[in-house]
Amino acid sequence: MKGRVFVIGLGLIGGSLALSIKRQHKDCHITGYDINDEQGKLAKMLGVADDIAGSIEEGAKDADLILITTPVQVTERMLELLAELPLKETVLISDAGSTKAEIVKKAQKLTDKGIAFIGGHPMAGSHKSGVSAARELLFENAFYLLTPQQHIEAGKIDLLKQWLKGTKAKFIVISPEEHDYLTGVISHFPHIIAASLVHQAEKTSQEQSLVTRLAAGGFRDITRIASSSPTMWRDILLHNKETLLQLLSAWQLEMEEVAAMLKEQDGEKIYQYFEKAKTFRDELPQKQMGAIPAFYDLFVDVPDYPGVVSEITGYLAKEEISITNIQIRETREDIIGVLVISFQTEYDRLRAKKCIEHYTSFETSTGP
Ligand SMILES: NC(=O)C1=CN([C@@H]2O[C@H](COP(=O)(O)OP(=O)(O)OC[C@H]3O[C@@H](n4cnc5c(N)ncnc54)[C@H](O)[C@@H]3O)[C@@H](O)[C@H]2O)C=CC1
Ligand SMILES: O=C(O)C(=O)Cc1ccc(O)cc1
Repeated sequence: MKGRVFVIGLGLIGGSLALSIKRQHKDCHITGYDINDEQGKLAKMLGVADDIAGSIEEGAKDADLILITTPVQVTERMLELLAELPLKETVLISDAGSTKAEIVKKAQKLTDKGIAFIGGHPMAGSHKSGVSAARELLFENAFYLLTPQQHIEAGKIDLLKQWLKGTKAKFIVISPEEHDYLTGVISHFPHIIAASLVHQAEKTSQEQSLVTRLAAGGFRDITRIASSSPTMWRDILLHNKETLLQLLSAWQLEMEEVAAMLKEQDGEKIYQYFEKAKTFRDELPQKQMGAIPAFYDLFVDVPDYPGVVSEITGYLAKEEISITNIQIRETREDIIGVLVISFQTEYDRLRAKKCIEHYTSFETSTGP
């Protein structure tokens, strides 16, 4: 497809969308804009955008597709601004915000002017921010939720999917309210819990310094999402306030039930609590990406000798397998240590497993 794309907010998501659009539509022209000049410069340098606009007005006026990929409260302001600007009559506007109801409401002003807006949410990402973390295939196989209003012609939805084809995501159309409730349950609320677990550990660490060392493994894994952008998550919480308050009340009640089981030392109930959670969790699809990306971790048993980490990363680099994280689980001199290497996709993890097994005799596993 030819045409001009304007991306407002050249961070992880804006950058990744721009890369995937360019990959699919080589002849399109991508203009970017970011309030942070450094992100703009970096986006141009990394080939994420063909050029950088000096203002929203300049980038928007000739655009065929405008993607707003800023934190959701900024997105609201952008929609208000765009509604005041001269735009092409046929322009299609979408966003990538993690919340939808407030945004779709705000887009009404554009709709009133006959401009098509379709809310969007690619449900993959990372706790990393900024354009340098952008990846062309970040959304491969991920769900991409679209929340068009009823009056939107099907042709416009198809056009947006065409533009976004290079994401290789799976599109699902859903209402903004349903979207906010579901993402509240599986993404927004877990972020609050992750942050609260970290706060609890931090308070303990003031008395007991050992806690930070002990938290290095499993605790760090289950609280990974607490390292996400505070700006982004502040905005998400403020947008999805009602759902989150409802979920917080339900959670508090549930914690009271857990406290009661404990006080009564009701072993059977405690067992049932864990057993029911295990059954539901074990039945969740494993090979599919959900709202919070899976950890594609590979565990490598390595002997503890200097240079072993660079040896392994060297083999991976040789086969051009990108890693997203690497961690050494504490080792003692006399035992074998475990290297935990994280990948963006299951495909990369399997390639890495084969690669390490080919070049070394180290044991690898994909975990429980
Ligand atoms: N990080 C993730 O994993 C996911 C994030 N999202 C949503 O995507 C959106 C963007 O998130 P990220 O790319 O992760 O954040 P990011 O922090 O990497 O990028 C946001 C960019 O917006 C820019 N920005 C902020 N205010 C601006 C303004 N007034 N004008 C122009 N640019 C402005 C920032 O400078 C930054 O470069 C958010 O709405 C978020 O809810 C959706 C799916 C996943
Ligand atoms: O990897 C993480 O930390 C995420 O939770 C990614 C993410 C963040 C926000 C979204 O709206 C969707 C996915």
